[in-house]
Amino acid sequence: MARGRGRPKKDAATMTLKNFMETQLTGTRTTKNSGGNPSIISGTTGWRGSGNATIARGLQNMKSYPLSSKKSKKNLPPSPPKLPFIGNFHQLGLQPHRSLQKLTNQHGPMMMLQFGSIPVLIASSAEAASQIMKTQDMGFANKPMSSIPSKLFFGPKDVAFTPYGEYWRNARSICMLQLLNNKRVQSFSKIREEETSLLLQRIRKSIGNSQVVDMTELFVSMTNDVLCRVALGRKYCDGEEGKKFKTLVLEFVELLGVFNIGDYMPWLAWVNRFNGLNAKVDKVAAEFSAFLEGVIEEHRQKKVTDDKEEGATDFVDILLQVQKENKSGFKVEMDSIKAIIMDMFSAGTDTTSTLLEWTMNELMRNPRTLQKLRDEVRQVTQGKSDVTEDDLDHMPYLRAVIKESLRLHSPVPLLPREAIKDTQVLGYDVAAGTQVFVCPWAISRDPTVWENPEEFQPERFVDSSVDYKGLHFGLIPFGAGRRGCPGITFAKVVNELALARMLFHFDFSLPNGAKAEDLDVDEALGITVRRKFPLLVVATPRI
Ligand code: HEM
Repeated sequence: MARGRGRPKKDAATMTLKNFMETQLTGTRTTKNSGGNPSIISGTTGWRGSGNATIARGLQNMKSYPLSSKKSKKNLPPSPPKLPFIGNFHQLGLQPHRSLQKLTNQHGPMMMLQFGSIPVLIASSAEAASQIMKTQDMGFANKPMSSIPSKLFFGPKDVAFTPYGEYWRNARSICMLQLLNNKRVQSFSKIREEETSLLLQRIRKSIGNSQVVDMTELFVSMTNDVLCRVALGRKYCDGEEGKKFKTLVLEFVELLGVFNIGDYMPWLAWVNRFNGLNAKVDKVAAEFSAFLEGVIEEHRQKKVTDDKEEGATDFVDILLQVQKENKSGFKVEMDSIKAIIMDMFSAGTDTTSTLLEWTMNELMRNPRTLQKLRDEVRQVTQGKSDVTEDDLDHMPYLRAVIKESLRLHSPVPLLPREAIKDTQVLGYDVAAGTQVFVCPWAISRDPTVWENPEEFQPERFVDSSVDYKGLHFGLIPFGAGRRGCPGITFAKVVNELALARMLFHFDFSLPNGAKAEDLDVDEALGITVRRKFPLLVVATPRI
């Protein structure tokens, strides 16, 4: 897939200072190197960057990496120059996924950055991702501990943030086999139908009020309500209770997106005592915990009858049942139930609403795609009064549009991992304990993998077997391997149904006659990369 990027020459780490200076001053080896690290300089890989202008950077970097075999035989990935104490933090900016993509263009798909006192390996090619998440999946199944999630998830005792080990294996297995298996996801079809109907009603209501519909808000409400009903058994959206719950979820998700400086610069951890971050984390963790204890108690009180339909069972019911049966010998504590439920909210809501938001965004920017998709939806459902989940199987273009949206706007831009043992990736040495970020956002815009990567072209997926389930490493919006997303089936059907039903019932355009190219695409980063501003559209009912 990748055209010759990333393979260092074997002798790179042993290049002498003299070679290095000669190379830089005469440009005899290559004029396209980034000047970052000797291993780049020795390559003929065509990475972008200027020659002589980078001498200073190269010299600075030489302090970090051994140039002589006498010192070390380690073959480390290239690294951009760094500053004392903060390392490469200053290069991340407000949009780290974009900054890392730029750095990748200069230094190659495997880079070693320094975040404060922690070295972090950045992997931004399909080949590197495949090595980390497939060939060496087990060796990279760990995740680095971060202090905020640890507090919010009681240890952590969830699935997403928990380090690799026996506890994670047990919790993940409950998640896969009990909560998110195909049959269970199917059993929630009535909830999906009702909540997408409510989305349509809300669109109609907004039209009545002002003509302009805030799709961002409606997608967030819908995904929250679906997750509430599936996980907690009912919605928490009305009155005081609803307001309190909404604020709590918002604060919780916001905290998960906070970059905690203390994790990377321990000498600055004290700052969080004074800026109120520690206190806020404690408060939100305690409030969410109390809220969920109330929900669990409500479920315990509720009499569970034997003939209850499976469709009526929510995640709390299922987890209480697993706790009671204790079949696998894995003792499910109260904290585990709370943490796994919280995981479903943090992992399932923002990601799903973000995908819907970007898909709608791209449809508004690409009127011909919108028209083609609308035609498919209406053709497949010809003579019917609505779309059903069975109809979705006959909508290949809808699937292509969603894939393309996930390619261009991978909601989760960086996937953390930690090397469990000393190893090598693409020929570079990686020490045990090294933190790793695999970058699905950059990978799915890699021009060596994708033609016209910045353009929205769902046609590239028509008649193509490339999918997002973790087998094609050029497209990994749900991650891959042992730590890959267990909620793919759940997310797929909610997204497809919501979009198909919207296009069945409404025609969409931009407010005030705005042109497609006028639509802003600014991004904001939390736990997902979402639109910075709400997406406003005009909806016209079809009938
Ligand atoms: C469009 C929607 C979604 C996207 C784009 C998405 C994406 C992701 C990604 C990128 C990861 C990390 C994978 C890795 O590191 O390899 C992940 C993990 C996870 N996701 Fe999703 N997700 C979505 C929906 C959901 C839903 C609906 C649920 C559950 C209801 C869910 C539950 C989880 C869990 C529990 C994990 C942690 C897995 C582990 O660490 O073992 N996700 N998701």
